[in-house]
Amino acid sequence: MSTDASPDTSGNSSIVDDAKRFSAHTEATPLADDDHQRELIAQAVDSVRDTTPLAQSFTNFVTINLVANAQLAAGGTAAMSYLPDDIIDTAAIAKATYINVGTLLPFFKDALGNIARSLHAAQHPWVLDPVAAGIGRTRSAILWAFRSAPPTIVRGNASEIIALAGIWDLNVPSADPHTDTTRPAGVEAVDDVDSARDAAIIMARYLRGYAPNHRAAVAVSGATDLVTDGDTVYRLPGGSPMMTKITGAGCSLGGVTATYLAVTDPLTAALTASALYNRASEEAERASHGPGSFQTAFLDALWNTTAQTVSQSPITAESA
Ligand SMILES: Nc1ncnc2c1ncn2[C@@H]1O[C@H](COP(=O)(O)OP(=O)(O)O)[C@@H](O)[C@H]1O
Ligand SMILES: Cc1ncsc1CCOP(=O)(O)O
Ligand SMILES: [Mg+2]
Repeated sequence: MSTDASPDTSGNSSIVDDAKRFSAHTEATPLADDDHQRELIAQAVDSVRDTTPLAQSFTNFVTINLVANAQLAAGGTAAMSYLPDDIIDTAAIAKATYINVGTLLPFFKDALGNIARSLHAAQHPWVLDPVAAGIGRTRSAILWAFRSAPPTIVRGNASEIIALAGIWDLNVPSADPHTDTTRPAGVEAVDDVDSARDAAIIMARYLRGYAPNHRAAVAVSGATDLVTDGDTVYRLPGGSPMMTKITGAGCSLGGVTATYLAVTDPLTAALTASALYNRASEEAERASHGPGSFQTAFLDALWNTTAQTVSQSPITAESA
């Protein structure tokens, strides 16, 4: 990775060339039971439980408690901070950082760009949740500032991924030129996961130009989650619609993704977090009788779901 703000695109074809490859993608096929990627997922689950890694967070005030509790329930540890110097210092001991722009304060506009540039210079892996991307000029200006010092993983719902690709001026071939791609979508998605497929692929290819070891991923959550490293598109079905009835399901998924990023590569981190969330939310739905007990049961299930269950989750793969 370069240590200034310039992308190192060696080994990557250009975004324009990449766009031509969209029409050639293969049919989705289930990952074999003995696929190496499943082994990496199981190792990530176990490694977090064995080593209790710290992933620090600069996250929104609505869901901060669920983010920390979910990271602990997955086996990691949490530390929340909003002081740029403190975050930059803590990055020396934390193995990954999570930034979530859900709630904004006046000082965030300068602070977040500075933090991102420091993390980039230190080659420190981090996850961005671009909550409500497209709402308001200040949020768009903050997200724009990440363009030249981008995260290792972007995790968002479909509308946020589409909006962020627009804010970053990524050349998404399927984007409708008559649609304002930065339209406000609130914190909830108004697009289905598949409509963010091209944006996710183009974004992953953009991120890896800046990423440690040229490895990056984009995760789009929804009824069937989509995860891509820019070459392969993975789909992870299942989970529970009850996840949309508690606040912080997506935010905490970003935090747990950062926990896994502390111990593994970006693609495996995003796949592991998505698969764990799907299995745990299914168990929580069975064990609960409304949003309150669902959240409690969900934390219990994050704790109890085995590495075997997570790694043997239904996953399909297709070329990007
Ligand atoms: N309809 C659904 N069915 C099953 N799981 C869902 C559904 N909608 C969201 N999820 C799950 O909820 C979690 C948060 O995703 P999402 O609601 O898209 O994020 P956000 O809260 O940021 O909008 C993910 O684990 C996702 O798989
Ligand atoms: C309601 C709300 N408002 C600002 S951030 C936030 C939480 C969003 O949480 P999630 O995206 O995980 O549903
Ligand atoms: Mg969200």
